[in-house]
Amino acid sequence: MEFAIAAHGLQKRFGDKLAVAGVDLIARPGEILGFLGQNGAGKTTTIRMLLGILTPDGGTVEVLGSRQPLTVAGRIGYLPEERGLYPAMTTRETIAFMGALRGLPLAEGRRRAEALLARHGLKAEIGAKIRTLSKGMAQKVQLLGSFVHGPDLIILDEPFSGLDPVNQQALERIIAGERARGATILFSTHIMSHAERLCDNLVIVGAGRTRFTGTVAEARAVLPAQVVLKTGHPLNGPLAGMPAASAQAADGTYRFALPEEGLEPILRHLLDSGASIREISVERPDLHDVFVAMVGDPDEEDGAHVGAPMAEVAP
Ligand SMILES: Nc1ncnc2c1ncn2[C@@H]1O[C@H](COP(=O)(O)OP(=O)(O)OP(=O)(O)O)[C@@H](O)[C@H]1O
Repeated sequence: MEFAIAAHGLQKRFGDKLAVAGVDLIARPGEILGFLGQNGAGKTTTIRMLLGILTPDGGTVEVLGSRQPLTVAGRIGYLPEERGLYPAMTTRETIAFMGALRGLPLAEGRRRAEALLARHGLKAEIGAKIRTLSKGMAQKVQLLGSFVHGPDLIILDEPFSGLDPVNQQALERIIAGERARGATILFSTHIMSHAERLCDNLVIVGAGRTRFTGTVAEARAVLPAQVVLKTGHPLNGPLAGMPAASAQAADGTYRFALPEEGLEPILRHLLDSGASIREISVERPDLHDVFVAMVGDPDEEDGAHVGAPMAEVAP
């Protein structure tokens, strides 16, 4: 099997609204794929089409070698964006029940549930009812239940939301552990740091379309590195060949894109002109910067699009 997921030109319409207007998404077996986009970008709708919960209005989907994802549901694990468990069920029964829905015998599910709960810091809660758990604990139980049957493909919709930093870190370890077992993992998020640490590849969507496909390093290479220069006193005239350097902050800091020739010509010019260099450094853009440039700030409620050029990197 060449691809765990291969989706091309996916579209979904709700009434007048084209919620997904053209999403291409490839996940290779054994990789962690980050599915990034602002609120409302179309991630959940796309995920539901990948799972066969929604039928696409356009495009094609192939999941674990099948064009009918529901026929391979037993090999898929899914954490939906809406969390919901039965409050009166115990953690053990919840996980076993979720496994049973995907074809795992209940007795085996209970055994695995106990092992998973113990391994992931919930040993004392094995017999506890869901209603007695904190929100983060309940979310962890739902996550463990989503892969108790040992699926080949795990799809997690916003798995980090609602978790404190310690549990977010624990979740990162769980995801990495499932990948080490051989599973392919797709998770959606608008928190870039998780994607930056975990993902082999990224798909960034904006307004229902794929804007970028590639590795984290390829994404970061979309934006130029920035030179940050602090001088003891203002420079005399513009820095040679660096028009942007005239944009000087009040504290004597100059910022401009690192030129193709690198730092050496700038340094030579500065030294020749007797400038007093206090600090000079090169800042590489992080994934958050790239995301903002491509689709807007994920922290902004209105999801404003900043209109920067889009980049496409072939998978
Ligand atoms: N069942 C539905 N009926 C009508 N519109 C819908 C429906 N589901 C989603 N939409 C709309 O489709 C667009 C994409 O929604 P979707 O939930 O896929 O985005 P998302 O990227 O998952 O966002 P979030 O990060 O906020 O969950 C939104 O404008 C949303 O309002």
